[in-house]
Amino acid sequence: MEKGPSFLFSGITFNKKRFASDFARFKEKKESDDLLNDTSSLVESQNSEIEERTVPAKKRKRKSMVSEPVEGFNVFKSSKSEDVTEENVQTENDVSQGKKELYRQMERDALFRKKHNIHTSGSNVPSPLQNFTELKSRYGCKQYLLRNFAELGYKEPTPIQRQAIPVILSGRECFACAPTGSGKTLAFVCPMLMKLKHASKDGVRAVILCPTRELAAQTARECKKMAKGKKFYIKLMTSQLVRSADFSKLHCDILISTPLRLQFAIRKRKLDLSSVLQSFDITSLFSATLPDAVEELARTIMHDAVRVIIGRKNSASESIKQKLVFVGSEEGKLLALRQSFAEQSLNPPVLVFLQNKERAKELYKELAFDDIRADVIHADMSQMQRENAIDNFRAGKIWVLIATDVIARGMDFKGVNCVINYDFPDSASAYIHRIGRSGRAGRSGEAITLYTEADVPFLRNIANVMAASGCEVPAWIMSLTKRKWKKHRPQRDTILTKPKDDEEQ
Ligand SMILES: Nc1ncnc2c1ncn2[C@@H]1O[C@H](COP(=O)(O)OP(=O)(O)OP(=O)(O)O)[C@@H](O)[C@H]1O
Repeated sequence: MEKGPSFLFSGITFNKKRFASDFARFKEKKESDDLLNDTSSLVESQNSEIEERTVPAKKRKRKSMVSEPVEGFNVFKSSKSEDVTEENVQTENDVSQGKKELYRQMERDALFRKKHNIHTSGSNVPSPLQNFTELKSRYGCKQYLLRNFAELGYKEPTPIQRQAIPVILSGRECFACAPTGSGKTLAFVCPMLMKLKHASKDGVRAVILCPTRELAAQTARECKKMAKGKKFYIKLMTSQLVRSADFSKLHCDILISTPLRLQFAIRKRKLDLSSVLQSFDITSLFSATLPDAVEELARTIMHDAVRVIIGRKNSASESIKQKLVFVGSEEGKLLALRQSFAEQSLNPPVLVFLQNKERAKELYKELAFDDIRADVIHADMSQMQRENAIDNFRAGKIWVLIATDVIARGMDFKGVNCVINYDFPDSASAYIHRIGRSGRAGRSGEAITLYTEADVPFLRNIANVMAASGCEVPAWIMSLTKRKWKKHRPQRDTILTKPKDDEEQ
């Protein structure tokens, strides 16, 4: 669908305070239309927009010519009294009928959005989806896609899918923030597949950028599952592809990459993305966190975007039970962890996050001889080793996966029962992404954050996230002052149970 003319109106609001007297005069001249009055708060700022959507341009022009004079002034000088013909009356009736129906639809949409905690901003936002079948009735979605959703067990769209899919399908840029594990991948892959329609050999047609290689690989897999039955060329930008592909001959409907690999391919291997703009001229941005700086940056490239926020912006998933545990010192962390495993109070699969790869290796070394099926994943491992660790964790062969932030974003491990922040996260966003590896797709989960004296100055920032998602936080933590948070990665003692002297002997 083409972009509507709505961008002309975006950002325009009527300053009621400044023009109070004019506004009052309009108020006095109350319209008789009851429906309009009932929904005034909802529609006040959208009158011109509604008219655009309901009234054809020609009729709109004619209607303006017969508009009522305002307080003795005739707004259109040329609009002398027009003949009231039968055709005009009929047009008026059609218009007001169309307008009423649109008001009703907008009311229904507003109630539906409220029910699903969907918040939107931007002009002319399309109605959210009631169900997946509406993809067919409203947008002509092909049966294969609906069949694949059913096979994957997706019965109802999630809130982000309900709103973001119609936004992208109506040709609008989408700027979306929805909790971890709430189905954002489908929300951008589904409209992409629908817009591409079928496979083509016209170069690269659509690009998905993911922050890590693991997430790119996962997204490619999800795309293929959704596209099953259609021969789309879906390609993951692997190191091998970057090195060896002849990009001038690359057939690729959807290319999935990390930003660095894509940049390398464009600069050094002459990958040409001009065909993306021809076939898929829509930019979307999806994340569980949207820091203000990112939003500002996005505004420089997105000009008529619809902003879709599910729940509260930058908040953790409400299905995760979050706890803060004071462990005194670094040594206390290891003791607390071992004790929890011994008491079986931790229910695998468990993900344990540390602040860097050195510490991840240290913890793995410590736990390797305990009777816990543990493995580690960090950036020093080969791609193959990293993939094996993830596959083994997914398959249940590994119960405890020790990790750095390399897998904190977007990775979808089904059924992770608990996330342990062994090292305090270095930002509120990192916290939200890390703990979001559990409590996904409606399941419940648990997150335990260990902290020492060194972390206390940043406790309040995490506590705010916890409180916002309905978790209990001790009053003394809430009374701490909130710190401006630069990356918090303090120098920590080595992870070691044996006294240092023993090691040196
Ligand atoms: N409509 C649906 N019904 C049921 N499950 C769904 C639906 N859509 C997606 N899922 C499942 O929900 C899980 C989470 O989806 P996804 O990984 O897209 O979440 P996300 O919002 O991108 O999370 P993150 O912010 O962590 O990246 C996946 O296992 C996916 O299969």
